[in-house]
Amino acid sequence: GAGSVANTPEAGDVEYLAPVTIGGQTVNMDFDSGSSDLWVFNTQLSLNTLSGHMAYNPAQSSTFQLLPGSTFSISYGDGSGAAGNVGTDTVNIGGATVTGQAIELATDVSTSFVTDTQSTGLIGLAFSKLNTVKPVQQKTFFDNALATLPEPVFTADLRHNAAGTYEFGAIDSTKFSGPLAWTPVNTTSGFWQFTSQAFAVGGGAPSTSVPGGQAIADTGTTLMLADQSVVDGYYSQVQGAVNNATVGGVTFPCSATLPDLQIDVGGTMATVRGDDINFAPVDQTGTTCFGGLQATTVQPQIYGDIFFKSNFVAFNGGNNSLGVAPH
Ligand SMILES: Cc1ccc(-c2noc([C@H]3C[C@@H](O)CN3)n2)cc1F
Repeated sequence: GAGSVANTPEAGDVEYLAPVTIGGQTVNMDFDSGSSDLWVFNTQLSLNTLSGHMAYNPAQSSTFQLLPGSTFSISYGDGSGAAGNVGTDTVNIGGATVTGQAIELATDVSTSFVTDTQSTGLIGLAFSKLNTVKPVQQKTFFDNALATLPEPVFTADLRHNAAGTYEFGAIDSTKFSGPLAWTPVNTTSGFWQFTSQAFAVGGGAPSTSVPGGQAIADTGTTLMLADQSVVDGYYSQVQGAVNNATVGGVTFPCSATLPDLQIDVGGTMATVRGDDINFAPVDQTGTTCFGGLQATTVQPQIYGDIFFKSNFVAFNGGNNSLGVAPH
């Protein structure tokens, strides 16, 4: 059946956590449509590493089975990572259930995961070809669930400083306004990748072509990382915006009024609210603010939580497409 869970933004909307029940144990996890491993803090880790975290205890699960000789090792866009061994267990997310789901048990995690005490790990929702388990690659929860879900979809409803929803198997049309605009996804890279070739600022004339013209929908990335041409075009309309090498990106006066950004998603222009592009102050006085839109020099562009806070997104694993609508 379908499953629906509330998600909760960590402070500053840095990441969004939601409850996952593994072998009867419910832990909060970071749902990441930009990777394909489900890994957890667990009782193999040292007490120092586990301090403050929830942990999955395979010994307490009557349905856990080790996958002898299987290992995983994953690194994320920011250089963080985790590695360990692997088993299977029953996973239930708000009622959507998979038996025999690969559960990757970290025996090593990088510092930023240790300090992120509200998160018990990640649940990857990109395509299974990116899964790092060896010698036999494993499937994501969504891939395993596809055949049994009422509809082959999951949806992300992420909000600024407020609870949202992750749903599997159904599209709740009360969560967005207007029709969903559907775009085909190119699964070659293993990401939810689509064409994004134009932008406009504050309802102005659309740009022509954005170099590379590809983007991925990535709930696990906090910001929106776009081509330099988009970033320059947008912040040219923001008084006092500067590229601030000290803090590592574009900043502007917190008092600035930020225009909306219109961005191409497979031929339909989606809107990112200006308010959501004012990400956070960089100083104690709240004078200088850091932009939620920043540049990436690599392709594809990465549309993270800043994009999702203005747009409800449906991920269709049945026909490999994305549906987007304002919310
Ligand atoms: C501490 C920590 C670090 C990184 C991440 C992280 N999760 O998803 C992603 C993006 C980037 C790409 O790797 C796939 N999706 N990054 C989460 C964390 F809690």
